[in-house]
Amino acid sequence: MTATALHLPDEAATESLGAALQAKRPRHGCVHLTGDLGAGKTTLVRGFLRGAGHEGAVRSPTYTLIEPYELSGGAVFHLDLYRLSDPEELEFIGLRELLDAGLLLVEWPERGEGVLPAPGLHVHLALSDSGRMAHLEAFSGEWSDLRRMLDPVD
Ligand SMILES: Nc1ncnc2c1ncn2[C@@H]1O[C@H](COP(=O)(O)OP(=O)(O)OP(=O)(O)O)[C@@H](O)[C@H]1O
Repeated sequence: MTATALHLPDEAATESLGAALQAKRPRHGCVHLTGDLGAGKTTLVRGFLRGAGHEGAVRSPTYTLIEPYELSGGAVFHLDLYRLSDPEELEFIGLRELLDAGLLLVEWPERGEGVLPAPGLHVHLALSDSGRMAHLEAFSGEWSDLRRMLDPVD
């Protein structure tokens, strides 16, 4: 497991982290994005998608659960499980098919516990005195290059 932490002084830094991660993204797998309401999870996804060439708006799919993006490097699915009442619902929305089709970026993965696969990468965002702190843990080889991708602060 590879872990690293980064200080993100402003919104642009959160977007840049998203863009840096997408540059190394695998075609498949699951990225867990955790942090309180307003921690910056959607901002990170926006940077990720913009870095991959997406030019439209990016909003958290709080009510729709899933927002699909067809990108040049393969499909990316943005999920927000905040309103999921039962992890089993993920079976009905076609989780298996999504995992076969592309990479999943999942906000509030704790709501899908037991059904959602373990992450290849976990990004936790926390409010800090000045901006945010990002804590990243890579569990799969595809993301283990983190230290070279980013500038760790510890
Ligand atoms: N590093 C940062 N420093 C300061 N503000 C930031 C930073 N990153 C993001 N923000 C700001 O935090 C606010 C909340 O961001 P965002 O909507 O991405 O949070 P979220 O974690 O997706 O929230 P929710 O769980 O409610 O959907 C936005 O106004 C965004 O501009």
